[in-house]
Amino acid sequence: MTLELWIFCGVILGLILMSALFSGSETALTAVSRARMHRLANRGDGRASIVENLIEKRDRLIGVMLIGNNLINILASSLMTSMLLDIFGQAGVAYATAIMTVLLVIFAEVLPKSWAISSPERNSLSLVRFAQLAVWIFGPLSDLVNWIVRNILAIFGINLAAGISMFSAQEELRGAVDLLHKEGSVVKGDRDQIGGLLDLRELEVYDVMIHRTDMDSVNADDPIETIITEILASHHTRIPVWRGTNDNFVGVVHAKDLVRAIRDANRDFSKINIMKVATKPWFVPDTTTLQDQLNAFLRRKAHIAIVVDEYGDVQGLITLEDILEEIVGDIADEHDIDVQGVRPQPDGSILVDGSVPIRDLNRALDWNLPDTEATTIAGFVIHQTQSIPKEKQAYTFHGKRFTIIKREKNRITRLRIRPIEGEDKPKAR
Ligand SMILES: Nc1ncnc2c1ncn2[C@@H]1O[C@H](COP(=O)(O)OP(=O)(O)OP(=O)(O)O)[C@@H](O)[C@H]1O
Ligand SMILES: [Mg+2]
Repeated sequence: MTLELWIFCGVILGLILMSALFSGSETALTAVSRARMHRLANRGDGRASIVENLIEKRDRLIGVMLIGNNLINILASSLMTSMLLDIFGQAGVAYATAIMTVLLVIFAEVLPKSWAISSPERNSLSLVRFAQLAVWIFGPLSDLVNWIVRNILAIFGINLAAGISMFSAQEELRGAVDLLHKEGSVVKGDRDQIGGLLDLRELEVYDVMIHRTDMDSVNADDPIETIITEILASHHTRIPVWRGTNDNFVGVVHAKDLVRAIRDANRDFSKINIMKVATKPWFVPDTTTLQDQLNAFLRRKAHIAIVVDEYGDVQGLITLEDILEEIVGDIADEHDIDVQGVRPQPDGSILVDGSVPIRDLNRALDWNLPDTEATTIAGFVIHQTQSIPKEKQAYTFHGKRFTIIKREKNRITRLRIRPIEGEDKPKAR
């Protein structure tokens, strides 16, 4: 063999090695766990933070790896072909194709990819400098390629922007939890709790608050005996106080503070000034996320807040327990009334009060009725039918048969829901 041939072979080997680096990086970086990289980066690992940056723009990264890989593979094959053409004449094309296919598949594809996937974390950390350099060189080209592809698809009416949008980390986590549940390593209760935790960022105070019409409150200007009787009659510990109009809240009375005041008053109730017993109300916007509201409760060491809309009008109240219930499910205490309103029947159907929140129903029965358009099950039926159905009317949607049992004026107060055979399998939340 001449020196020239040796050089050719050396270059081709070098190119195959480079191609292997591209394939390996692509696999390692697409398989790596974002969460783990994030944790490492937070602990100060510089390479992990580069990995995090790279996989943030996943489309670009994959484009770069494909371009690099193809460029090198084609270059190596062309070199091999030209070398074998010199030696064997026209037959060299066939030899080159056969040899390069075998070499590339084994050494530039399967081997590096299998190696990369064996430990994506460790391998992406060791390949990250290479990947970073590749992105630096081919990044703009990859953007151009993506742009061309998107426009060609657009001509055929296919819109990539919507479909290809990457899963957010949150959806990924939710998917993982559902998957583990399916595999049996996470029980339903745990899945609900993890799902509930994730929901805290998406749900707003308005979604779980107690509506103003269901609030127990007292009028500051009523005689103190009336106030005491009302507070005793309430199942709740903290009672908002209003003055003038019943949406003008001026305080919140804690039953225990009231007991103390009664003792101090020494039987002379007229000495009690309810406004002195009450604490200042805390108003929060109805659009606060549950996550933020939970943090605010903990920071303020508060248990109850009055919910107002953007105009400052009172919408309802929310307590710490309402948020915790999103995670752990119903919390009942001694004085809570059983507001279930969901009664499974022996025939498999379920009687439901119209006021039951869709979320509670979904949680209790592991259903998956959409809760974006309406809050209560009555609201859901009205939204679906675009009318206020009469008693005995029945509808089928979302795999369930809804029969109206009772309607009072314009409200559906009770309905029967029957899962339709074959469609009532619990769905992932
Ligand atoms: N004054 C009130 N009027 C109507 N609903 C209330 C009132 N106070 C609390 N709730 C609701 O009662 C449920 C239980 O909340 P929470 O446990 O915080 O109150 P509580 O049982 O009265 O107080 P605690 O458990 O501290 O004695 C929650 O859904 C909450 O929104
Ligand atoms: Mg309670």
